[in-house]
Amino acid sequence: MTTLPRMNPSNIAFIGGGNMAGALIGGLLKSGRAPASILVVEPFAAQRERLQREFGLAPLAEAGPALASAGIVVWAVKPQLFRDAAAPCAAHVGGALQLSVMAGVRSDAIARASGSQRVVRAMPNTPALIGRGVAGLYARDAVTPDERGAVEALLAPTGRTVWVEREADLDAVTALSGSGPAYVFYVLEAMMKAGVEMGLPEAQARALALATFDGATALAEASPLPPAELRAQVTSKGGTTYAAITSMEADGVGPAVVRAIARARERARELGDEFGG
Ligand SMILES: NC(=O)C1=CN([C@@H]2O[C@H](COP(=O)(O)OP(=O)(O)OC[C@H]3O[C@@H](n4cnc5c(N)ncnc54)[C@H](OP(=O)(O)O)[C@@H]3O)[C@@H](O)[C@H]2O)C=CC1
Ligand SMILES: O=C(O)[C@@H]1CCC=N1
Repeated sequence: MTTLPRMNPSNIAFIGGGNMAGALIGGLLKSGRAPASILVVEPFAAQRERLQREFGLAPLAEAGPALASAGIVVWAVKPQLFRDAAAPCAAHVGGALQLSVMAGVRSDAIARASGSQRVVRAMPNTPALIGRGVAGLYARDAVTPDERGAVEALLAPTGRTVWVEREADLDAVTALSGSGPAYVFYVLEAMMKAGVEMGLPEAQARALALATFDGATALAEASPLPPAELRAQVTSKGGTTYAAITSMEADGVGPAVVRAIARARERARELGDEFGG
């Protein structure tokens, strides 16, 4: 078991040590944070071993008094498991700033379950693992400017942050950038498949598709032009891009993406409704 001082505001406790916690912990360690200042509660033995192997942490199998040493408690379990995970933690975490990365679970529900009104909700995404993530943030009124700063500092190694004023907007952030890497990977998979089906070696198809994403997003960021105009610049009259985009439009790809993201937001709202608040 990790031995932590009784209360050290710079200690951080993670409830749940899965993918998202791993991405955040990886960023924290890369930025120079000491492993001993990070506590993790993770019931799954294989996951604990991974955290030990990859990060040199000593995760706990269940909640205990050591949690009271944390100045920030990060909620990183699946929303459906939040209530079960919170029950044994509540006695130990009420004095801490609560930072939740759970999709949908509203700050009222977190305040009730943790006994702390000082709740920040963050919606990060998995590129956090390599310091290229983006996280939407929302703070309840009880959170001080210094505490907002502490959350920004905690997330800084994982990429960018954007504060939203209305908690409901986090559902849109979840749908757009939280789930967003999966949409990019989906298109990437399809582009690579197309390359292979046209006879390119898989490694070449992968390299070409990845470099295209990288270059196109960097160009979109650097250019004052909107994406529609950048697309027009690629599209020679009667040429190959025109043929491809016409095919995509006939298949309704654009509206399908918009509908899919709206569906993700609806799911974030449903998750919130399940937990109340
Ligand atoms: N993945 C992503 O891209 C993003 C995820 N999120 C949010 O992050 C949260 C975590 O998602 P993700 O990391 O993908 O999920 P994972 O399933 O990878 O991680 C959750 C971890 O919590 C553990 N756990 C389960 N019950 C408890 C408990 N009672 N106490 C402590 N730990 C417990 C799980 O263990 P076990 O495996 O044994 O169940 C699992 O290892 C979710 O709420 C999700 O909405 C937010 C933004 C992006
Ligand atoms: O799929 C999910 O529910 C989580 C939230 C955003 C990304 N993954």
